[in-house]
Amino acid sequence: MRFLLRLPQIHFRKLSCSMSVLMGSKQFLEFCLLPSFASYPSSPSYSSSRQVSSVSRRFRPVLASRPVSKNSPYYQRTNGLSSYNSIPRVPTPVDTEVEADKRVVLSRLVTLRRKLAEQGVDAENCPPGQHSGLICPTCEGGNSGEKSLSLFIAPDGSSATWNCFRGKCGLKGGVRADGGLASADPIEKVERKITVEGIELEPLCDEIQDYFAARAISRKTLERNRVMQKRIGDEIVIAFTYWQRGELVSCKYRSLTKMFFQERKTRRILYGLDDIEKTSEVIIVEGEIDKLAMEEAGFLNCVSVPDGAPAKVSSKEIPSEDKDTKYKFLWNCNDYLKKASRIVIATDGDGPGQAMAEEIARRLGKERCWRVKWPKKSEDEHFKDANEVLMSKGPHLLKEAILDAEPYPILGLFSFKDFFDEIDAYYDRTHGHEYGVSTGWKNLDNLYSVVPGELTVVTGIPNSGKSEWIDAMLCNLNHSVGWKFALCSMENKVRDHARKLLEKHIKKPFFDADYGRSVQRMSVEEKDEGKKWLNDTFYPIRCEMDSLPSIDWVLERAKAAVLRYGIRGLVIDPYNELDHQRTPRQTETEYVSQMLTKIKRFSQHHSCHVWFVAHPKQLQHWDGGAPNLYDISGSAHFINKCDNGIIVHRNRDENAGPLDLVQIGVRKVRNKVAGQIGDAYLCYDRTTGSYSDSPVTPGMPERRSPKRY
Ligand SMILES: Nc1ncnc2c1ncn2[C@@H]1O[C@H](COP(=O)(O)OP(=O)(O)OP(=O)(O)O)[C@@H](O)[C@H]1O
Repeated sequence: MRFLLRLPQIHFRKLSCSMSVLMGSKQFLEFCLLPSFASYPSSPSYSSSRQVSSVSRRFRPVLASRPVSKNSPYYQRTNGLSSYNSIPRVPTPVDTEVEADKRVVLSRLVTLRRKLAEQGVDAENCPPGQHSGLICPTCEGGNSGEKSLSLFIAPDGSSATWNCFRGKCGLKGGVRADGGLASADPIEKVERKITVEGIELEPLCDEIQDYFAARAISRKTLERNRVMQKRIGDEIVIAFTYWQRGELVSCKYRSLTKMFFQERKTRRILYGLDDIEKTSEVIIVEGEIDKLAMEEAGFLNCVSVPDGAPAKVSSKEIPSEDKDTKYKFLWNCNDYLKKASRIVIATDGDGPGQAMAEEIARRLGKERCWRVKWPKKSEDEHFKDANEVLMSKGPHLLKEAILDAEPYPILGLFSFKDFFDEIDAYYDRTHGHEYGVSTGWKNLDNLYSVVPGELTVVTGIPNSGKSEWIDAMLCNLNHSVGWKFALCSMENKVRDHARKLLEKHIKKPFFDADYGRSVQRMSVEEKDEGKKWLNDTFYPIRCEMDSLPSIDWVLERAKAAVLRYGIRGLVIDPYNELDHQRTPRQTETEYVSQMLTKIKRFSQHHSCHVWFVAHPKQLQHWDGGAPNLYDISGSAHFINKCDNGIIVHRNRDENAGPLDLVQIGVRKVRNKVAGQIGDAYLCYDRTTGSYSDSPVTPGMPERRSPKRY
């Protein structure tokens, strides 16, 4: 394919005043093409991105990209033949005021260029009053080494601003000769009116039509979209014409070598805008050729963004319309877009394309946006854009990809489809412990089993054996499924707690004391083996300071225990040993609610079961029966927020049954897979602190209280 046609250079000179050059892949570089004749050698050929600049360098600036101020001392000299560097040094009869102005400007320029050099910008050959293309000091023009930095020096030499138009770089800045900072705003404020004739567009030649045919774009599509060509010097480039209600608004040029130019000072709008005027469904793509590709797949209601994609999503809030310069094209087309109820974003599949999708969606409203996932190209690669799919797979697959667009994700809003993998794994029970883990007592199996990520609140009157029962259950869980636990048991001394756990593990008393009755105390070897088990299984969380720990403090340590030791359970025993300072406006109910929310978030996030021990408030006229969950001191939120609510109660009345009988009252079970409401009875062995299934299920007296569940 040859786009190179020899044409008189004079054509190109004429163009230079009205066009921006957009260099690199879909990145826009807007600056006057021809900085200075005197300072650049001519280049004989043109085949790469650098060469557009070198072609342009053969010409001198007929006009600056922005008009030179009439106040400028150079105003009278910009006669189409001279540049700043070629200002004649021959004294002319000028008045002394002008001479003085000139000296001021020259002195400012010296200062300005020195300051620019300090920023790494070599502006020695950049005249004031116009944009110059330079190598960016930060990105050095990327792999192609393009001159992506647009530098503008004010006509009076007072300031300079610069922008790198490579999306991946985006360097921008400004400096003033007097020391302040100038702001870099690359956007031209005045819009030019253009016509096909005025910008000298021509119908497409066969070569370019062949080029499009190779990209699966038909002649019919090219014609309907009024794709044209333009001769620039000895080259022909593709001209994508931007129309709005039948009026030519802008024109973007593309060379075969993927160089982009754009008519300067024209309004930024979406390419193909008139095609979406009457549609409620709109497809947005990332390039003009992708828009043409969509048409081949049968979609006319498609527009392309005019500029390249950003490197990443901006972390800033969306600027107001007048400041949102990069996405001005969206605001300019808002009358069209606001009518759309469904917007399918079909930008490139790469990082910048996805960033562009996000920037568009956050401006247009994610609730009406869908996004396209391009089909797979190979095992681990997807197609990049619409034209690639069209070329490789044809219009049907492209159409399918668009029809398969998925709702644009909205933070916090899901569809069940997002969880299908998880639901399948739950069904297949591949996560493990879907039914919960048995506590180790058959009598309890139907009522309560331990599900990872749940919160169990345990209550019972003082000395009922809450801590003992939980410890015994932890030992069982460790023996059956190897779980490890963090223990935040503030009431226990570490050594006492160790003793109780060792007794349960070794099933022998720690001491030769009365409670051990005739059972022999554990040996030194057994104790030492037990110590190892203890160390591998439990991780105490203790606040060494005088003050009580807050729930945040405890959960932070528990999180560390999850990450460091892989614990699967956390015991907080009891609630009243935590620091419960509340803000003056917070009620205890609000405080408890927030605290339990934090605990639940921790348990769910880390798939860790939490047992939280809370005491009942002082019971008036207590008849010896078990309390209920609403008796918990502090707040009804304990029963409202927990997944499971358990009351541990023991018999202290010889007449009512054996004294070692313990009632485990399951009062709340949210997850029916894990259990149900009911009572189980265990026997307590005071010697070893262990529990076993009770062979009997006595009718123990229950405290009379309103049944609430
Ligand atoms: N069923 C029982 N029979 C006899 N003694 C028991 C029984 N259950 C627990 N104990 C004893 O009661 C004492 C207190 O047990 P534990 O610390 O587990 O109770 P608790 O309900 O957690 O108490 P608190 O509310 O004061 O924290 C221990 O000495 C324990 O051995």
